[in-house]
Amino acid sequence: MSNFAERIKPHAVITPYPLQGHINPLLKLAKLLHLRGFHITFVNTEYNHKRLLKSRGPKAFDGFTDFTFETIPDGLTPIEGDGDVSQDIISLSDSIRKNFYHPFCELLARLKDSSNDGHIPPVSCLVSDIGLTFTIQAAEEHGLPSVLFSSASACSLLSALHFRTLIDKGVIPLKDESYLTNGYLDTKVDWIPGLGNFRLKDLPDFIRTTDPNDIMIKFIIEAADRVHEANSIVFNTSDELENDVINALSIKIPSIYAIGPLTSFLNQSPQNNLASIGSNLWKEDMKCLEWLESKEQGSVVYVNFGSITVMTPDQLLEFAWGLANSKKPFLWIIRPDLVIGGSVILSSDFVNETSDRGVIASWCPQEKVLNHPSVGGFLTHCGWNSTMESICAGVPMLCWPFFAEQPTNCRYICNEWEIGAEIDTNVKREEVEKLINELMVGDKGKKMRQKAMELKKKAEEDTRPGGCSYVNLEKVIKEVLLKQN
Ligand SMILES: O=c1ccn([C@@H]2O[C@H](COP(=O)(O)OP(=O)(O)O[C@H]3O[C@H](CO)[C@@H](O)[C@H](O)[C@H]3O)[C@@H](O)[C@H]2O)c(=O)[nH]1
Repeated sequence: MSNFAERIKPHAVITPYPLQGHINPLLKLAKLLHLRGFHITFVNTEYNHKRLLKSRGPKAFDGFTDFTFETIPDGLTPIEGDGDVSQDIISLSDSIRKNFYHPFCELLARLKDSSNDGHIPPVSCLVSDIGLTFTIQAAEEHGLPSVLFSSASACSLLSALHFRTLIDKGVIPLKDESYLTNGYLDTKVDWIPGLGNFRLKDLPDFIRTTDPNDIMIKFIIEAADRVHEANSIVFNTSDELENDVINALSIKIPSIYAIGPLTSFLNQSPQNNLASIGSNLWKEDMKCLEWLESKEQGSVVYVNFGSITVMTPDQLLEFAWGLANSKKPFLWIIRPDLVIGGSVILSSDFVNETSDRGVIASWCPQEKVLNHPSVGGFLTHCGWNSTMESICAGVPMLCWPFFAEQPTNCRYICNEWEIGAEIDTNVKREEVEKLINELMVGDKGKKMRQKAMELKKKAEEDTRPGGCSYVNLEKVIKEVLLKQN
């Protein structure tokens, strides 16, 4: 008979960085840990929790056994007008540095009281976004094992770990704005082991600053310094997808685990009642799926720039006419805040030209869309989740990286994995039209589709029992999360 201590469930407090692209993968990891017997407390900001209740319904998070939701304030001052400061990554990163630690510790104290009253098992470990390094200190103070989770590629962390050297070498800050266009960004970065033939322009675009006091650079360097203190770091990638980088990182940080792609992992896990817990902050338009039903297999271009990208009205028009002139069916997600300066006005010419083959919605269930047989290509901003989700669906990509580590992901998609093609930053309709045609019906697209299908199969193997990511998840649970301090 097992003793009492063995029967108490382990309890993981899981905290994402408060943005869509970070909440989604951590919720997946939370579900995987729940399936392995963990009690889960999932921590959103108050603001995001309200948005989730609005998009998913007031009772969407009630009544799940051993899976509860808690909130902490984000410390942001709302801005006047329609602007959403919670989407402003610089304000958010600054507020995290200054305001998150104390409310988080108060939450841990509240959870301790609840467990003393016997309502929940005592907290036994922390799993937090890699941008929330203050949780390392909280874990130490409470004597808890902790894991940092990167929702981005392993390559982006490897790059971030070298930001200090980039400053020492005089690469950042850039001397002046002309360095952005004078070819300087084509300079090879051949001194970072694991990065192959990278150029400066393939590194996270935070390096493209002329400000010696740039807040994002400070935030990243601070976080990069602190990650060494974490018990371990977990990535939504696989040893197969980023082999050289994982090897290079393992030398710098011995305790890293690649456990992705989480999409594939969860798709292959037994479904339980948690499948209904979703994390989309915007309300999903389910009609897109009905529309996809009416289209031929592999014929639709799916266009989505994620949750943060913004573009000028001119850029929107170039994409619009590129899509229209390609004559291919398309599903285009235009968030209400996608276009800088307000509402989207697409001319009646465009509407008349595309009404028989194009659909526009403001948000969709992306993974269902990508896995729909009608979808043949994905025009994306190269967020890491979109990249992983596209691979897990075997769909090749057209890349228009916008910011952060998206140029790095684009480099992988186009050069390392050869499952995509890049659209110039200065987007032009002729190029969009040409690349869509190549992707959807050309020989290049055919090869990319084959390679994407190969990667999908690899992802499935990696996340099946015995696969590298499956083994790594078992290891991180046993070696870190269940370790008694
Ligand atoms: O209509 C939509 C649009 C998006 N999504 C989901 O929202 C997430 C978007 O994530 P991602 O593709 O990574 O893009 P961002 O929202 O831009 O993500 C941020 O976070 C990522 C993870 O750190 C980074 O890779 C990106 O650069 C950063 O912008 C994905 O899970 C999508 O499936 C939907 O479900 N429906």
